[in-house]
Amino acid sequence: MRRKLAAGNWKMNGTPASLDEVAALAAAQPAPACEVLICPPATLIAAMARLAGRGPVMVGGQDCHAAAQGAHTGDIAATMLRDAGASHVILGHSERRADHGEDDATVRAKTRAAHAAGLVAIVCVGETEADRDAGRTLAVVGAQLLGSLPEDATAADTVIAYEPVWAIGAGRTPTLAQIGEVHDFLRAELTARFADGAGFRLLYGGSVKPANAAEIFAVANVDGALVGGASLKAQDFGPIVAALSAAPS
Ligand SMILES: O=C[C@H](O)COP(=O)(O)O
Repeated sequence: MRRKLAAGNWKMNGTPASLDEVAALAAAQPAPACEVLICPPATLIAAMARLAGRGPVMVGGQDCHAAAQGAHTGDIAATMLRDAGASHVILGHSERRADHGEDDATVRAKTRAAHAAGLVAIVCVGETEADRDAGRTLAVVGAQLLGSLPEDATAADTVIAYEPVWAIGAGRTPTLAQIGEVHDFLRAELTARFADGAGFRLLYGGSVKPANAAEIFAVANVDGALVGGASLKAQDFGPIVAALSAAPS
């Protein structure tokens, strides 16, 4: 039985006033039947973790360095995220891969660091539109999965997010059949490689909104979502959490 996860990625958005959205979300969804996570900018993690307290909302980071400490100006260590109150960290998001040149080996090293710090790593994979048009989707996400996960990853410390790059912030999503095809493929790859591969949570990400959440969550092997824009406001993220709570298990 995989526990469903609604994860919000605020990306480079949010001010201290945005913490009101976490309070509003917790008030609207005080006892969701799924895990709820928000990954704000690093500047807000500690305050959000204090605010979230023992409520239903967990807090995560959006990236960490592969090293435990040292001369890495502007970076943040996994242990620093944990010390600030984070329980999870997003790694290998396509915006990190594109903006910062992160490759699979880098993501794998960061995933190891996250695990060493006791964080759950949410490892992102996803094809570009050119990949999909060329029929390379499964080859691309399969290679990313293989290269980004350490051999000792487990279902307890690692979550996979499938995010087609062309659907992120675009207002368009793959068809349900396309989502299902990739998630089934990822499940098969995980099951072939890891003893507990059937237990890894698989999130879909890319233009998840209140209007399309329920139909996406009904797709087999979709165990939740990694939500960008629609996670910023409780009035949008709340209904997504509710849809996931009500989704078939
Ligand atoms: O990490 C989240 C994804 O990039 C999805 O973003 P989006 O929901 O704004 O399309």
